Amino acid sequence: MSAFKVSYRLSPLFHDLLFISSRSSSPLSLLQSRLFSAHNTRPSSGTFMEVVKAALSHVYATQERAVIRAEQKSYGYAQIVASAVNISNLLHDADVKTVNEGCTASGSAEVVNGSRYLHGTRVGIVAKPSAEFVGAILGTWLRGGVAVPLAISYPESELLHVMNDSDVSMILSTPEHQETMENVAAKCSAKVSLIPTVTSMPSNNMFSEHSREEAIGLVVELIREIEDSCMIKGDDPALILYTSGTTGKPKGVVHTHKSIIAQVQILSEAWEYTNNDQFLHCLPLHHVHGLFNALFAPLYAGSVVEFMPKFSVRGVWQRWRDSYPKDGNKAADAITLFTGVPTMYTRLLQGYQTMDSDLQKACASAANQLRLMMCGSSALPFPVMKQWEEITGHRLLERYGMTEFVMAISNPLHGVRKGGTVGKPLPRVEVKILAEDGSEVGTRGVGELCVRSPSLFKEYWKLPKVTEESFTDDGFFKTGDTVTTDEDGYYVILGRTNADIMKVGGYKLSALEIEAILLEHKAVSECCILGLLDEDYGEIVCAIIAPHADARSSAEQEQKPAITLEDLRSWSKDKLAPYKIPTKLFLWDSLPRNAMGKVNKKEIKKLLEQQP
Ligand SMILES: Nc1ncnc2c1ncn2[C@@H]1O[C@H](COP(=O)(O)OP(=O)(O)OP(=O)(O)O)[C@@H](O)[C@H]1O
Repeated sequence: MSAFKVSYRLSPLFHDLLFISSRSSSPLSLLQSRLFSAHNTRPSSGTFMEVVKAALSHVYATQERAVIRAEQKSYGYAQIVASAVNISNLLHDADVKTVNEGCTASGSAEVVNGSRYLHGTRVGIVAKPSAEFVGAILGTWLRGGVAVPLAISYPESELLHVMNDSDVSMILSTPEHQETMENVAAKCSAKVSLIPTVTSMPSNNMFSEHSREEAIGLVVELIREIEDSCMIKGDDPALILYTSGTTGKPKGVVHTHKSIIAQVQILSEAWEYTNNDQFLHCLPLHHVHGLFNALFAPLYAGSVVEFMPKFSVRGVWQRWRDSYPKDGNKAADAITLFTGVPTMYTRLLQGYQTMDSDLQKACASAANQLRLMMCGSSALPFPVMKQWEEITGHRLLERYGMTEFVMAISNPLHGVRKGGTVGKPLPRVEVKILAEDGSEVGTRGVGELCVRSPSLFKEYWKLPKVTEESFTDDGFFKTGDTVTTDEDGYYVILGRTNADIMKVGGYKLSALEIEAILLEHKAVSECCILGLLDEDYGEIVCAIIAPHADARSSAEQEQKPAITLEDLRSWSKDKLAPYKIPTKLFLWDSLPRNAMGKVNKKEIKKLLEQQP
């Protein structure tokens, strides 16, 4: 049985079409013309069907090949589609409670041609980065559901918060998380279903022509059925992502089919993702960086995504070396693109320092041959950027994004990438900087960044007032980030207004600016600056520093701290204005970071202010 002969009960119409398609061996060209006639005669649906169509066009352009790789297995479009249809059938049969409270999508579960559509019902997805995760997302969308990717690393209390808040009716889980999910689900009356294992590609990575036709025929008819039924519209919610909660309680951010498709188009255009690209994906999938930049946009562009579910310094260097074994040599499955958060690059650099010189040479040469390396989610420290460039020859492309609009500002693919900046607005993205009184600040002024983009989210889940307050009258989203621009119009992120902007004796200071300077100190490995309440100054500048391991061990031998406040202050004297120099210092072994490498300053601040 071929991989995609699943039980097709999406609708009787669909069943018939598939039955015909699986019996017939119509030439590929016939199916191709059916697809492209659909392209030609129909307006864009504005749904994720556009992603599927784009993916399909790559199947025509190239031999069928892997689109997802994970754990030494490869999966083509056929297997992913088969998995999505399987999940869709599963949701159809599971008697899922259709809950529309809080959802602005109209109506309730609807039966069309004998098929039941979920119409906005939330489906939680718990799976490590894998073909199963991708199948579960697509399958939820095929059935008209809203996907809620759940963090596998969340403690039970946070999982419960997200599941209760989003009112998840069904959880799709892989067996390794089944027990935990059943326990949690019991507390919020959701059902748990196992995601069927996705069949991997034959070992020669090739389908028979017949199998390929079947797969394509299946997708073409699926697209037609969904578009004809009009059950899924561009404005319908498709995804709820929870913010990290670094500035408050995590909020559910609702993205629509339209905002998702707009974003994947913007990203693949700006960074020129193509079907020659192969991503090494090491990010969690419940945040926009891992989900959009490194999964949806590559899928749209026909790139291959290879999951490394747990980031490993040794594994990443090894994978790059395997891709480019010798200068000028390139493996067929060579990685061409990498994107990560700043702490990943810091750790890769630390790993590099421990290698012998032959290995260092091989690693640097291999890394140099990737097409593009990107960084974001928090500020990229300048020393890390500089050292990375010295070793690999890559000037990291730093960009700025947020759960609410995914990516908005980026350094250029071609052109000057400036350290300490996030570049300029992406195509079709408008930005403005507003002063506290709501007036627009002039060139090089400081204020709140506001963003208007086709990729903007629809609303905060069940928080209409917060949603309303987050937008200006002319539809710009107020980011809560304080920014400015440099002499070339590149945007500089000064930090979260309510966590990174400190008010010290009448001055407004950027914690990120001070962190960037202190990270240049040779004993400083990690640094977090925050304002602590003070009777005289309003706030004082407090530094929490994790010293480098070697600084720590030599200090231990000498029985003194790796760095003292006095050292730090005297070193900072000619680098920072006097009022920016920290007046309090804590030395910690490391900084507590979330899955995206972010430090929750609000929590640390609370902790420190409670101390006597
Ligand atoms: N390149 C960058 N440089 C500096 N800061 C960045 C960069 N990219 C993203 N950020 C920061 O990350 C924030 C967006 O992250 P996300 O949407 O995950 O929110 P969060 O701050 O982690 O969580 P919450 O919204 O719950 O407080 C941005 O508002 C900005 O402060």
